[in-house]
Amino acid sequence: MRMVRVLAMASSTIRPFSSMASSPFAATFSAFNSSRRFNSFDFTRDEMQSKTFDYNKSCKLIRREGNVISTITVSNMSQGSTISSKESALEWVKRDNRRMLHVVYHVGDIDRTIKFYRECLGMKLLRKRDNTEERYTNAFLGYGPEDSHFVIELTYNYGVDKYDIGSGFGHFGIAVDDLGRIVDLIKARGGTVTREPGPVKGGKTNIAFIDDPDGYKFELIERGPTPEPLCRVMLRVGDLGRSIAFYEKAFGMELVRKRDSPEYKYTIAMMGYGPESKNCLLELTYNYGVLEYDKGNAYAQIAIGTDDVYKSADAVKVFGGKITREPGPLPDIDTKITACLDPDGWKTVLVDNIDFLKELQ
Ligand SMILES: C[C@@H](O)C(=O)SC[C@H](NC(=O)CC[C@H](N)C(=O)O)C(=O)NCC(=O)O
Ligand SMILES: [Zn+2]
Repeated sequence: MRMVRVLAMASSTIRPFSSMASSPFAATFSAFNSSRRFNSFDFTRDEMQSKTFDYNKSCKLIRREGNVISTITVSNMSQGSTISSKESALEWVKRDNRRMLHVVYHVGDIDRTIKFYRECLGMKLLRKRDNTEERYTNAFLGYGPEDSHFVIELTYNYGVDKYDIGSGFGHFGIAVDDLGRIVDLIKARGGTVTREPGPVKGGKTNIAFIDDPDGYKFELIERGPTPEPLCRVMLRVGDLGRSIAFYEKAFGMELVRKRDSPEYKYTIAMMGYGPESKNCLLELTYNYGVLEYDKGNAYAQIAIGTDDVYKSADAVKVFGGKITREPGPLPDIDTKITACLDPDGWKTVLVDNIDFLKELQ
């Protein structure tokens, strides 16, 4: 009987291997979490294959013969995944075909919101779907087709006419060519302008803020023409360095720019998959000394496209994200997704790119 010595993290568990080396090996799981305690277990090869393990760490099999030590890396063999270390996770997220697809949030009266977004913000209603069985309605609105534009996905739950936006959600951003004209239009149509047009405090860009019918804030940003007018989702975070590292490593996002405003005691980081001129960016805001926020129940998540939800979920795990919905197909429509939380608890859903396009047909 071949004995395999396993040095595993006391706090970690290990995912089944599909094949084990055939001679005595010690498997070490170099965990990246703080509790670096090692236990050593002796498993038979069959035991190793039968164990239910789930590890997020790189895994090396060490072969010892006398003073000679050789190692092989055994990758995580869960379905569709080959992510077994930070290195392979980084390589994957940078190579993956990623795009921000839509932002999802709850509204109390979906037709009221659709009317406001169409008449005051110039959006198009792209599709609407009613799920009478589960008692909710979705509506997708934006400035172009979903296969090439970041859009809004509204969710109305039957009978729920009010949600708590909380203090963590900041605003959506819309690039406009004539700020004064759109603000006058919004006023004329009964919209609420909460911050009159003018240069942003501490900067030069002309902005204004409005509230939509549910109280979601929209920052109107005066800019030249862009293929992606829906250009920002601003969320507040308690540790900007932690968030930047997470979105760069677990999501493969780029830090497009960072701006500190000591006068107004905040710092923002713009993260995304490409230049600000052509992409919607995640705007992370850190207010000096504020470590956490109330996330309410109104804002839901951002959806991001990926070529492999299994590898993407493992990459999130490797970098400390919490998977809240294991990767796999949704019932009925078969679209493969996975869902996770960032260090502040903000949710992201990763959606299979091919399945997403099928949904649009
Ligand atoms: C970069 C652009 O998209 C901005 O949103 S900057 C606008 C600026 N942001 C903040 O002040 C963030 C800190 C604030 N305490 C918060 O948590 O929202 C802003 O809102 N400026 C107001 C103004 O009147 O300029
Ligand atoms: Zn903003």
